[in-house]
Amino acid sequence: MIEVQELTKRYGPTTAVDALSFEVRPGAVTGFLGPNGSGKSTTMRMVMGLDKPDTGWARISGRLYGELSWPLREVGALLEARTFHPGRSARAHLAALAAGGGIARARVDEVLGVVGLSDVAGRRAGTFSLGMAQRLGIAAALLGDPEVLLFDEPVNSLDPEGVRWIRELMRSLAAEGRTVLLSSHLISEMALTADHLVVIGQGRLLADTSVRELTADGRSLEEAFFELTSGSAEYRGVTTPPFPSTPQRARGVTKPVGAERNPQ
Ligand SMILES: Nc1ncnc2c1ncn2[C@@H]1O[C@H](COP(=O)(O)OP(=O)(O)OP(=O)(O)O)[C@@H](O)[C@H]1O
Repeated sequence: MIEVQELTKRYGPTTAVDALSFEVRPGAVTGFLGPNGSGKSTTMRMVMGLDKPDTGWARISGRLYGELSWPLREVGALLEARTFHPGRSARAHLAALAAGGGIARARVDEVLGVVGLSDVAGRRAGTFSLGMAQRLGIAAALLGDPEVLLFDEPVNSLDPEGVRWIRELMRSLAAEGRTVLLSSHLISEMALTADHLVVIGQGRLLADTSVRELTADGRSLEEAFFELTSGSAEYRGVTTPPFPSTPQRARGVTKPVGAERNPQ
């Protein structure tokens, strides 16, 4: 269980998280949604003790992160990819984490297998593609077999097979009774993966509800999301460009206009 109570974080004049309260319960995937800059990563960082709240608190299984005896065995998180030494192999990176976290060395090869990196475990992690780095970050989160898991945009840069794998992994972790908090901008993916949703905008809670309830009136999750966040998106481009589309653009020609005037 994750409990967030009246959590507030300011960076200078910006209130990134504003008196935010919600709970994430075990046995379900809870999606964490909000427009760009709405405070999702800041909230997750505070849960993981990486940022200090100005007011309020976040507890994991009843305790602040700093009070956990063996943090990696109680909570796992993927907050950003590439948080490893580029010169170390994937296996050496996980082995170092295991040694520091009081985790059996045998878990290293287990989690490498779970994320599909066994064949490249000896390769320097700095040579990994973004998708492979993301998988290594997920392996690190799973290493201590924790009850509570947080994933910030885990499907970023994964190919379709990877996206489906993440969906099934999240669902199986929840089916084992774990607490899973998952942020993603891919709403269609969230509709397939999450049971419950916490939606925020400008650091404030907009909805704390089940996917089923939010879409009960026949709306898609995307429509419900846009309606909820319409007043709080900081960045939203126009969908009809204010310039006329030229016949060239309409045909999908991407060569800059005028390029043909100076043939080489
Ligand atoms: N270290 C920092 N210093 C200053 N401002 C910050 C810092 N971290 C976050 N912010 C600001 O806090 C607000 C919330 O940012 P945050 O990254 O938590 O949002 P987010 O919902 O995760 O966004 P995105 O979906 O784009 O990843 C933004 O206005 C951001 O610019």
